[in-house]
Amino acid sequence: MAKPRVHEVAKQLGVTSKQVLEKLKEMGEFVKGPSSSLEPPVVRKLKAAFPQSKGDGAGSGAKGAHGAAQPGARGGRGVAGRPGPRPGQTGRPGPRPGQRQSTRPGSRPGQTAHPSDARPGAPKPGQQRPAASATGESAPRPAQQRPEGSTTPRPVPHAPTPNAIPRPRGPRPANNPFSPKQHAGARPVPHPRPHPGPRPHAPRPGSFGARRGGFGGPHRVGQGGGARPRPGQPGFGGGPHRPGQGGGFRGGFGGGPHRPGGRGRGGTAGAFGRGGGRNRKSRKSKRMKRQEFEQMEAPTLGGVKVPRGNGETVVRLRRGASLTDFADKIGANPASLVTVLFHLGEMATATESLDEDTFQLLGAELGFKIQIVSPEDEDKEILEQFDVSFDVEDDPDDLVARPPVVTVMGHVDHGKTRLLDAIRHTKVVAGEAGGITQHIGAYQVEADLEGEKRAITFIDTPGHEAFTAMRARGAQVTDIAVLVVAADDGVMPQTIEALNHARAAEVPIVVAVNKVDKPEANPAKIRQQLTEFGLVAEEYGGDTMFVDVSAKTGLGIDKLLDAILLTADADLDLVANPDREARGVAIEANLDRGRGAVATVLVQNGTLRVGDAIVAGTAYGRVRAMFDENGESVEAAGPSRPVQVLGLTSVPRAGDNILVTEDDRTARQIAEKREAAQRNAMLAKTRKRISLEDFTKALEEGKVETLNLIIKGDVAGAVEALEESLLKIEVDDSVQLRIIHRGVGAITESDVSLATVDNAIVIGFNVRPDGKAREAAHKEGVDIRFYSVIYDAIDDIENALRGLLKPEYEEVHTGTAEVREIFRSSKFGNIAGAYVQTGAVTRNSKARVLRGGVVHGDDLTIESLRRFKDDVTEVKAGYECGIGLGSFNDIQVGDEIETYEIREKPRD
Ligand SMILES: Nc1nc2c(ncn2[C@@H]2O[C@H](COP(=O)(O)OP(=O)(O)OP(=O)(O)O)[C@@H](O)[C@H]2O)c(=O)[nH]1
Repeated sequence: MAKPRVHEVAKQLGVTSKQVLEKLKEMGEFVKGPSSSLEPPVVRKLKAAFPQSKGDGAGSGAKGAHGAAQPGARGGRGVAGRPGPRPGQTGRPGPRPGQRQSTRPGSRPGQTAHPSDARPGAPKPGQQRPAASATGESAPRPAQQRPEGSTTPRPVPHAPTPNAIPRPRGPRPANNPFSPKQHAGARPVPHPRPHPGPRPHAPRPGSFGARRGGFGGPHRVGQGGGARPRPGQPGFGGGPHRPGQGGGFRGGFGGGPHRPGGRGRGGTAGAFGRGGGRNRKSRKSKRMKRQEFEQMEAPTLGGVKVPRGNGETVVRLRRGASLTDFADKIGANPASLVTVLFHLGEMATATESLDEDTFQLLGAELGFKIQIVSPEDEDKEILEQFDVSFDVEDDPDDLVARPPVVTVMGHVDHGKTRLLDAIRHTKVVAGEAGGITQHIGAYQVEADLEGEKRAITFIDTPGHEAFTAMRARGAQVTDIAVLVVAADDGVMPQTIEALNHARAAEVPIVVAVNKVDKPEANPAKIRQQLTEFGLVAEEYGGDTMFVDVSAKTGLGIDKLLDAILLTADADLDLVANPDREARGVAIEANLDRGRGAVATVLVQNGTLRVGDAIVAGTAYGRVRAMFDENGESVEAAGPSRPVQVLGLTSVPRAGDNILVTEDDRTARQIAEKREAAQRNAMLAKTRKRISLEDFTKALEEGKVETLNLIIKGDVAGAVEALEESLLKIEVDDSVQLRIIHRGVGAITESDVSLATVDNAIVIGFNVRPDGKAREAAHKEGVDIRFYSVIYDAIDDIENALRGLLKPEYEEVHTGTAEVREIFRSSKFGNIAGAYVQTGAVTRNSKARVLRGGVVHGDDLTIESLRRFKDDVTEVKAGYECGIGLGSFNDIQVGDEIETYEIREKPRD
């Protein structure tokens, strides 16, 4: 349904657009003009703000439904044992608690005994809201008066019912306690009941009693209803508060008690940068009332009222969103969300970027399903705003074949670079014209296949790391992977790693058996070795093409190019439409002193032309000039063609997508929006990828179908055994287990990067991540599991697949120390003279000894810890110490002692 415009709503309400605009301004909603469209929550607020209007009918009640909590569900927590609403009671299907209808002046007289009253903070039927507005500022707040005839029992007495206190001109309870503009003394905290003494006020910024345990503390919303702060205590929803600990608050009461007749000037004004100013008192006051009234719709949570979802209501938020963004989406007051979140044990300001977990926590409490928009979707949404899309549907008639794009991968020193050079020098297009070949990140060669000249594009950055790094940015550039294996060396760990990375990307592989010129070369052995990894040569009945080459002599290069083309023809349908505006990817980019930002772009579809307005990630500009790999100027570049592009205002990142836009302005605006999105994402805390615990949930929600695993172990036998056993786990057909990579040795950054791209979980069997990998895993939120018993790993995976995994404890890494000397003592055994590198080493903490990234001794305890001659309890990073591991004496210089703690894992 289209969003209504201001003038339409005005018409509905029987008022003028100008009046609506003014009202909107009062409400702090900034709307341009009569033809601006309005979000549903705003319309709802408006309708409430014009109660006499004709549009204010049953519809508004229906719209209020989003704020209606499930009767009996949530309310049960605050009001134990109270019945839910009984619709029959009023002789008509009464609106559910939280619906505005029931609170309309005299609108539903029969509802005075509506059970919604049983809910703390639920709107009280028959409440004289208009009296509040009629009597102006000195009127009690809307929820404060109970009708004489009300037979409904009051809500549970100690439920926080901030609205129930007759507080003339009292500011709202939900004011932002963090607002710097707030007058410390002007804003009372929601307080359950009147009390004789000065009213506690919201703390000033920085006077957060919470740190001393006096500010609610982590407890669940709804339960707050039961804990009532006593008079004089800082209120705020009534978390556990110990007397004497509220000092933080008291310091904040400087403004003194709430002055009778005072206007609560801090009010909502300025709390979130909206409104404010003395001369707007009366308007503001109305607005406050309006907001209070709005909030009455919803059940109270920790002393404030916020709209509720029904558990299925989806709220989409961008990465790095703040509570204000969330509040906008659900039509709540950001300050209320601050409070609610606080009661969930998390502190955040209204404008601070929050991570997904925090939103999930808040969403779960309020009945909203939070969807954090993925970076890809976010980008799509940005592009949609400009009517641009990266993936365009082409008419099949416009499609023509395009050259394959190839990445060369393989083990160190197996000849990747030399092979790329050999191919370039023998075959580079037009290179023979005497042009000096340049490294621009990619090049194109021409091959002769069955008399037909065909081009192949090679990415000039060899290695699977670069390949996966590009994929991590969402760029899938490679069509075919050439796996280089030196015939004199054989299959090595990185050969397998490269193979797995290519497979994870579902890219076909051609094997180049290199260095066949060497006398010790044994190409047959390579074929046989790779058979074990599922790459069976065609001559052995498989479907992988193996070509013997020598990068040194140039032998077999032609055949390799043929094999690439044949594989492309057999496995892929490489087509593109050259007659459209270009789409591509930045392969490489740098800042050149003379030429400014220089980016090598691989055109994927369409044709890029000099003069085109482009946006590349967060860079934009106009193509000033283009050059090919021979340094020659190019006017146009078609699909699969790499070109160096000049004219961007800044340097894009490798993997950034490139789009041609209608004009410079669009390009600039897209770039700016992306930059803002990136900034927000950076502000958000660690992104959480899939973990073994939430796998089942993700499965149920249809987010995943496969559990991807990466297995790293100390010995090949263990890795194989683990893999075999895991693959034997029988689960129903709806779930699949896929081992996308396995290998021997420490968990590397490259493993983490693969896990990041393919949403995999890393299993470390007697191995640990190296420093960089640990950091990357933390940053990317990759779940790494460590095991030393195969059955434990199998159990965990099996349970995850069956949805039974209930971990309660987790290992928390606390410090690492490098062994630099060994002191032998007959009394204490071997003492490690160690240097603490990270964290801190603590006496009695758990420890393990790593040798070359492999677990050498586990389940140990730091039994003695000394600095010089003194026994100490802790030694921090940057200091040396003596560590005794009890009876474990098998330590060597160079070993790493890792300490950890087993902590209870908070369940999501
Ligand atoms: N005899 C012979 N030597 C080769 C051949 N290909 C590469 N080499 C040599 O092998 C060594 C490693 O080659 P590179 O091309 O640097 O290997 P790489 O795989 O790119 O190595 P990294 O960049 O370290 O990953 C160099 O000394 C090359 O000269 C070949 O076909 N025959």
